[in-house]
Amino acid sequence: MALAAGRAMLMRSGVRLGTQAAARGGNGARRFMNHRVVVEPNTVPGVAVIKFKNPPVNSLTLEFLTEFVICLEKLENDKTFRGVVLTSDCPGIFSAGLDLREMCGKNPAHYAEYWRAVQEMWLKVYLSNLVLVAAINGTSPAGGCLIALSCDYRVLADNPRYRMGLNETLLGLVVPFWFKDTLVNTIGHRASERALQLGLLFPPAEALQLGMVDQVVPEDQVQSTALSVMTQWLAIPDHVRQLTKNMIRKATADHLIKHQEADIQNFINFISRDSIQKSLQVYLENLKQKKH
Ligand SMILES: CCCCCCCCC/C=C/C(=O)SCCNC(=O)CCNC(=O)[C@H](O)C(C)(C)COP(=O)(O)OP(=O)(O)OC[C@H]1O[C@@H](n2cnc3c(N)ncnc32)[C@H](O)[C@@H]1OP(=O)(O)O
Repeated sequence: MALAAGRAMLMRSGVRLGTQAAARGGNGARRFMNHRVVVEPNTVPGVAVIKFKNPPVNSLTLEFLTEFVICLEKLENDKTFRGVVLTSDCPGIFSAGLDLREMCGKNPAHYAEYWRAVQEMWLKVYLSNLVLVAAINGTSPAGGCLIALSCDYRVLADNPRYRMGLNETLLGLVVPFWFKDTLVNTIGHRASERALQLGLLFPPAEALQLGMVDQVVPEDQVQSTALSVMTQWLAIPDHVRQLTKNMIRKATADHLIKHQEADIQNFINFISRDSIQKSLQVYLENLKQKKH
């Protein structure tokens, strides 16, 4: 029941997002057509590969989130697709997470719009009827990690430079409860307590040991492994697998759906604080300075 309500809400949001993209005018529409999210129908029947292409670091801008959600919705509504592999087109980076510039120096209306888009993206991925396999071919902090954790299966490239985890506390941010729930559901309570408080980013071997990912494979085999894993998942009839997935994930998703508006208000109040704005600016500045 609640899932149906959630789905209806997501469908409405899809329409809303679509309207927004169009409402940005000629430029906005062209940007949408530029494909920050590239879809490749694959050689495996019924499977599409979505490649994040929002250089330089696949940060989750409002435009990116909008395009990603619309793209997933289209694939879900197209009955020829049963599974999707999520991967990156940016070398060495799966996704740098939420775009810090969307949360810095903007007004409350923008923060509300942005946070709703983040929520809707998560609900779309987390409750997807499709089989979603993350082919994690790069670093994936915070929001990038959340996307991977929300898939049904994770394959990570065996490159010690790639880190994965929810590092919000390192930015002076509190991890949202639904990010936390997603991690706890994956690696358990005790491991999450430590990982979240310390904002730990794990190299592949540790991510595997914790159960944050299901497989670590040589970098050039990430996508092929994801596709062969997909074959195993697609051997199960969709309806029983979907009902089973729903049974397992419903309570976690409902928790956000029931508190969605309060969560947006909390986000606005938190992110608007001077102290938080200051620490985000310092963090962004440090990212720039490390180049020199
Ligand atoms: C109560 C409720 C409470 C709710 C409270 C609020 C909850 C918020 C939850 C937050 C969730 C998040 O995802 S917060 C985001 C967390 N993400 C991170 O910490 C990742 C930060 N980035 C990095 O560590 C690195 O950039 C990394 C991804 C490894 C790539 O390193 P590289 O050396 O290859 O590239 P860089 O030179 O660093 O970056 C290239 C350019 O991209 C920019 N850039 C990098 N990451 C960026 C990002 N996330 N957003 C915007 N811009 C970013 C850099 O500033 C550079 O800009 P120029 O100098 O202009 O070229």
